[in-house]
Amino acid sequence: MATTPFLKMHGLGNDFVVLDARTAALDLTPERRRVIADRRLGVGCDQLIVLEPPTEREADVFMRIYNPDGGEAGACGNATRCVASVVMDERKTDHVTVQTIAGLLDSQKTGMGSNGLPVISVDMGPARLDWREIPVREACDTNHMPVGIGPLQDPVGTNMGNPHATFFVDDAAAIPLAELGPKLEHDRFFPERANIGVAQLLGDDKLRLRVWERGAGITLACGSGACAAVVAASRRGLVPRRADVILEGGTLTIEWLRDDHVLMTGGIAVAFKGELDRSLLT
Ligand SMILES: N[C@@H](CCC[C@H](N)C(=O)O)C(=O)O
Repeated sequence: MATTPFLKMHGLGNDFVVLDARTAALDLTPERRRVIADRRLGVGCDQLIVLEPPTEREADVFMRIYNPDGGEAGACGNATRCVASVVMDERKTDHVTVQTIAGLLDSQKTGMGSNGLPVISVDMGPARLDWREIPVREACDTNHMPVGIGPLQDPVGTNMGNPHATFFVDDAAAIPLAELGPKLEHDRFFPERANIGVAQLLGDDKLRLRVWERGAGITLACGSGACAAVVAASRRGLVPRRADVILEGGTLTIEWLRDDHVLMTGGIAVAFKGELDRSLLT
């Protein structure tokens, strides 16, 4: 039986199937991506990650990100830490640069987690705040965007390589995110759809965050969503430029640097190594 190896990894429970196409290309049609990501028909994951040869000299690897709906995304914070750790391991180094369709992401090992795997800081690039960059359909102040449903109103827009709308609420757990998330994701206000974050202030420098991810649904953690939430809360004067974000799967520390880049620090995990039947790829 012909098989293709894969790694199953996760960052705070946001889980990935990682395929390596650096030496031999894989023919991943949207339908094949959907099947691999499907938890009944394939392996199952929140995002399918494909490693490819970098096209920029400074980069160590190119990371392609696919959502379970088969669509491609420009950023995935949790997967970036996982991929960085794989390449650091291969190269016996504590620093690598991960290339994505949105840019180059410098990644640094900063310590070891309680699971014996590295804790990694990724420079997720600049937070983009102009309405055209989110993007949204009409000119507006992205600190107060004119879109919402029911208890979710007046969000902050941030592009972290992918589009986010962060809504501030008193009780994140009480929000029916599975019902409201898809409606907001597909609202015509967001021409490229959007990741929908629901953030609750827990203290001076602490947020709770739940995210309905574009093309994926509710996940246990969203790294780019955590970056967007701290940028949003900081713009609203709710937290300083560095804060902890508590997600269902664990905590990320986020810092919005003076040059507008956003630094995300957190752990990673390897679940298992497996073999994908080639029939899923043909
Ligand atoms: N899980 C991710 C984000 C994945 C992409 C997102 N669903 C999108 O379509 O933009 C993260 O950790 O950032």
